[in-house]
Amino acid sequence: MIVIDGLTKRYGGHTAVDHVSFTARPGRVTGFLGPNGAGKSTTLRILAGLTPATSGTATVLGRPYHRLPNPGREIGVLLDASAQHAGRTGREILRVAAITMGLPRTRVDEMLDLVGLTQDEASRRVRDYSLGMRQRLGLAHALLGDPDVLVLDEPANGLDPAGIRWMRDLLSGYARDGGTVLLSSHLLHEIEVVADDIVVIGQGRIVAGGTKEELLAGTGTLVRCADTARLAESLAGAGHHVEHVDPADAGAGLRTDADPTTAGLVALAAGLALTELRTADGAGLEEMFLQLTAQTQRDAHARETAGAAA
Ligand SMILES: Nc1ncnc2c1ncn2[C@@H]1O[C@H](COP(=O)(O)OP(=O)(O)OP(=O)(O)O)[C@@H](O)[C@H]1O
Repeated sequence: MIVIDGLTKRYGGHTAVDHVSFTARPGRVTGFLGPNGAGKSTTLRILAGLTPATSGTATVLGRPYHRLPNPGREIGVLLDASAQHAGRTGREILRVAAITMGLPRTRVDEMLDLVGLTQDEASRRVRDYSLGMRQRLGLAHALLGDPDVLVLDEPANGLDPAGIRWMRDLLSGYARDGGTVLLSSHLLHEIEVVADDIVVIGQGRIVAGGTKEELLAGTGTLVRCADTARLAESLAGAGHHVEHVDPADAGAGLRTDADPTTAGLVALAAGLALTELRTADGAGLEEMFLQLTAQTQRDAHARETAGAAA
């Protein structure tokens, strides 16, 4: 179990992580989703004891990282696949880690097998590894101590499609066996297919969180017709929340919190012929992600403007 509570990180005047709170539970894959610079890596680095927090806490199995007795046996971390010692071979890196953690040498070969690195590849120096091979080695390193918790920053980076599928299956299996998995990504599809729970971060703040089903169900109804302005007026007049799918393109339609039947009846009463009417969940997480992060940016812009005017 991972608990992030009121976590804040400031770099000078810049707040990279702003009162972030969420939980990653055992038996589930939690996807940590956000655009570039949102604060994902900073949060994970604090969790892994690599960066101190300005305030708030990040705990693994009830303790901050530096108070875990044998961290590698409790939390497996893959933050930067290129951070391994480039002059060592993959096997040497795993051997040193196994000795540090008090593990038998046989565990090294088991992990190499598990991540699909051949004996020949394991004997090469890491500086000659491709990014995908580094990710596999990093995962072997994270799994070496058989921890209950796995924390991975953009693990799909550099993997080919078969590698991505393999990684996804491995993480799902790990969670099915009771493990806690927290992985970050800006690859929306990757999170959508692998995660059970999703936390969305934008500009350092959590903008949405819940089970995947909850988040997708929360996207409402998508409705389109030739006269978007009148449709928006009619839905708002009937007391429903309405927003444009794409403010720059009226033809993209509206998203409303009315259910499809109600939205259809409102349009009928207004004499409007609909060209599209469906639950917005078919649009997937991408739409929600873009909508949420765009909203954060607008909010930030609005705050700045308000600040400047004050
Ligand atoms: N050491 C640092 N010094 C100053 N600012 C930093 C430092 N590390 C991160 N930041 C800033 O904090 C913010 C969050 O960065 P972070 O790397 O956590 O984002 P991210 O969500 O992981 O992005 P990406 O998907 O691009 O990896 C960014 O604005 C970044 O410039």
